[in-house]
Amino acid sequence: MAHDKATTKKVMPFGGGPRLCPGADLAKLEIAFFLHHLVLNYRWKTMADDFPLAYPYVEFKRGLLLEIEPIPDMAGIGNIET
Ligand code: HEM
Repeated sequence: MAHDKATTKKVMPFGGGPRLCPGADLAKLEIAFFLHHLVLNYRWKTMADDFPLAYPYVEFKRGLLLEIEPIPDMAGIGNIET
């Protein structure tokens, strides 16, 4: 059934109906830009002793603390920041 407990979407970050956030598409575009630059220009790995739990939903034991470091400039190869 389409609306049983397993499939109902309870997370609505932008609201819904007539009060739906009018900035939702802009916000999602900005998030896509951010993730694009993050994965292209930074290495990131989870801190030691953290791991994902996949049940009953995805969460991290220690809150997904990340170690992030910029990828050194390789004369423009594989790095889009100048
Ligand atoms: C991640 C970013 C954003 C989130 C999570 C978010 C979330 C929300 C939520 C939950 C509401 C209330 C909806 C309701 O009352 O039911 C709202 C309203 C609103 N948001 Fe956003 N929003 C975001 C970004 C933006 C941006 C970028 C803009 C404008 C450029 C924007 C403009 C507005 C406006 C004007 C309202 C009031 C709409 C109304 O009352 O009719 N929001 N937003």
